[in-house]
Amino acid sequence: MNTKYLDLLAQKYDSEEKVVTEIINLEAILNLPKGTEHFVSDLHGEYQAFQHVLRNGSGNVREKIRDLFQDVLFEKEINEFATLVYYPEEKLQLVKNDFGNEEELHQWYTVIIERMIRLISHASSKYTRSKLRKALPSQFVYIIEELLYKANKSTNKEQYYTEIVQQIISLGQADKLITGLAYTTQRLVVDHLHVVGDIYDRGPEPDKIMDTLIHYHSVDIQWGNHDVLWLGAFSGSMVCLANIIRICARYDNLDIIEDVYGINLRPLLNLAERYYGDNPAFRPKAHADKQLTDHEKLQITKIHQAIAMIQFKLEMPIIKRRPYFNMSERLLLEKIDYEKNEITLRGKTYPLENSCFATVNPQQPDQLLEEEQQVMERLLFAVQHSEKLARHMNFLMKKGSLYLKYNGNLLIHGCIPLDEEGNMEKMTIEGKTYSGRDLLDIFERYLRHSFAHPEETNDLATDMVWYLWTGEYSSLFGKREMTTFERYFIKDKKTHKEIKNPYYHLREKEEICRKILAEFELNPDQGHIINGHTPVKEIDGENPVKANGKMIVIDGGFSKAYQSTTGIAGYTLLYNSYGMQLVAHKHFNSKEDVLRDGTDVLSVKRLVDQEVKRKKVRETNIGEELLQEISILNRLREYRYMN
Ligand SMILES: O=P(O)(O)OC[C@H]1O[C@](O)(COP(=O)(O)O)[C@@H](O)[C@@H]1O
Ligand SMILES: [Mn+2]
Repeated sequence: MNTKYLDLLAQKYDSEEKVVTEIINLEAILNLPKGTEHFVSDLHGEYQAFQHVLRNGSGNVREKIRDLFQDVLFEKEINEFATLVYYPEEKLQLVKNDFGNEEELHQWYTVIIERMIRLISHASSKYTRSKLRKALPSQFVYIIEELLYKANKSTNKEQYYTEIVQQIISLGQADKLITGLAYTTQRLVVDHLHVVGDIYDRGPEPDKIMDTLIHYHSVDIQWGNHDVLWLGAFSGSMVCLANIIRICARYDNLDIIEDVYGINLRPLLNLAERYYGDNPAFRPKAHADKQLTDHEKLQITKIHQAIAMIQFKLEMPIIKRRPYFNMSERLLLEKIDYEKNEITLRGKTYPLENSCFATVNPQQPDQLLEEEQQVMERLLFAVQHSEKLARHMNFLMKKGSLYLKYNGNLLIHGCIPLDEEGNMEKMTIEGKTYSGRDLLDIFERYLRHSFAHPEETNDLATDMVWYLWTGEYSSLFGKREMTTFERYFIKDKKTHKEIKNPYYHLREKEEICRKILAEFELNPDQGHIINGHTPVKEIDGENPVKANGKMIVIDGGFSKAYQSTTGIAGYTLLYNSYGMQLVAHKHFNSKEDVLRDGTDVLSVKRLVDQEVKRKKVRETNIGEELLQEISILNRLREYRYMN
């Protein structure tokens, strides 16, 4: 090793004691049980439901409370206490309204603070003191450490501790302390969060999810097709941009574009007013908690048509300039007989309904009108100059990737494109052929290139981001084609079907999953594939755990729009030192319901995989890094202090 590097390191470790202390410290960490990983996916803008799952650690908080108090507290008290840990500010407010006098409240504070301290002591038992310290509310670190010390040992300082707690209460700091302790507990029960894709679209608050993730203590993201659509728009892809606006219009979420990200939709509205009227195929989906006036509904319906038609036009030149995308079937506007109002797809002719082709020139259907072009340019400029969107997209890039190998598992939103025989599907891009892991790697390289060059709007990298959204061999889409057009304009439901890549039935087979794990240089005996993307239809008896436990699909549908087809409100996965557990969540109504009734939306936990021996940090990705650090420190010790 370069001695320059060791000299530099010696500035930090400037005595043998310091080196040795650090080695001992790292060795000790290696022997701790592995931290808990928490997997979620397909959040689709459902911030409130996501918050709840995050705050209760998919049931982990309640489990710790139960460990400690199930013999001494009634179920109702356990519920109340759990709710306090999830939503401390709101719960404190409710509790305080119930007390008649100060004294009762003080007594309650005393009891609760003691319980909270015990809970933290329990939840942090597998962490180092230093890690715990970092998780404590900064203004109370010293006090909490004192109290924790008492929770751990019986000492002669009973009086002293009682006095500390009484002082906190009488100085009016109890609420702050309890709130801080609650958040510390939430943080301790989950060590690391994986978001297996699709933060954006359909639901109302993806931006708030992003803000939460930005402030989360430890997280990675595997991009979903919807996330990539937003990244594409920000990176200069007009067709991706048209898609995100279309989806926002369809789900009545245009305020995400306008109010949250500050993008002016006025020019688009003006255009829409000029060319479009009411159209049942383009009316926005109803929101349970949002009432639209007829006028608003009509405006959105018009915008929805305007942007959908722009999208269909914009797809065409890309399909033409990238023949290897193999999408000529999607040159839809060329397949329309505008006189007869019909379309011919794969040799079959269908009548069109709800058509709205006022801006289409049948001779040159891919041409944007001058005003459509201008509107899109203004929108793209606004999107690329939205400070808030820039913050969210940068974070998505920094923490995200197409797939992730983590602690022996493969995390991926969609699929590994396969043929019917289970071979990795090949795609030729610019004369070079890729498959399996190489294909995903080249996709990711294009995406990063496009993001780094937002000024390029028609280059291959930018087109490739759109391919990731909708291309046949995209690992995020995984279907033959996206039938958006057909669903708007053709009645025959057979044309709406999106045929899935063979991956989606082959992944039921253990040998296929083993093959994929091996392709990614993971141990097939130990690894799992963790997927999102396709809602698991529990209603129809579908099992999220497949291929003899090698494959776990955790999209149960946070998305409210899909809950009627899944029958539940999402799966999450926990992976701690004892093994993996799948949690199925019931429908989440609102935080208010939880506060009022103290009920959780969790339902069943299923054991997916049990470790034979409790897994230690040594056997994890982080453990590998620590082992490397130890080896470097040993070398420093020899070089600097032993001769
Ligand atoms: O139900 P919607 O919002 O119209 O979306 C349907 C489209 O969404 C997709 O399912 C992709 O979204 P998901 O990644 O959530 O599955 C497309 O395959 C399909 O065309
Ligand atoms: Mn998806």
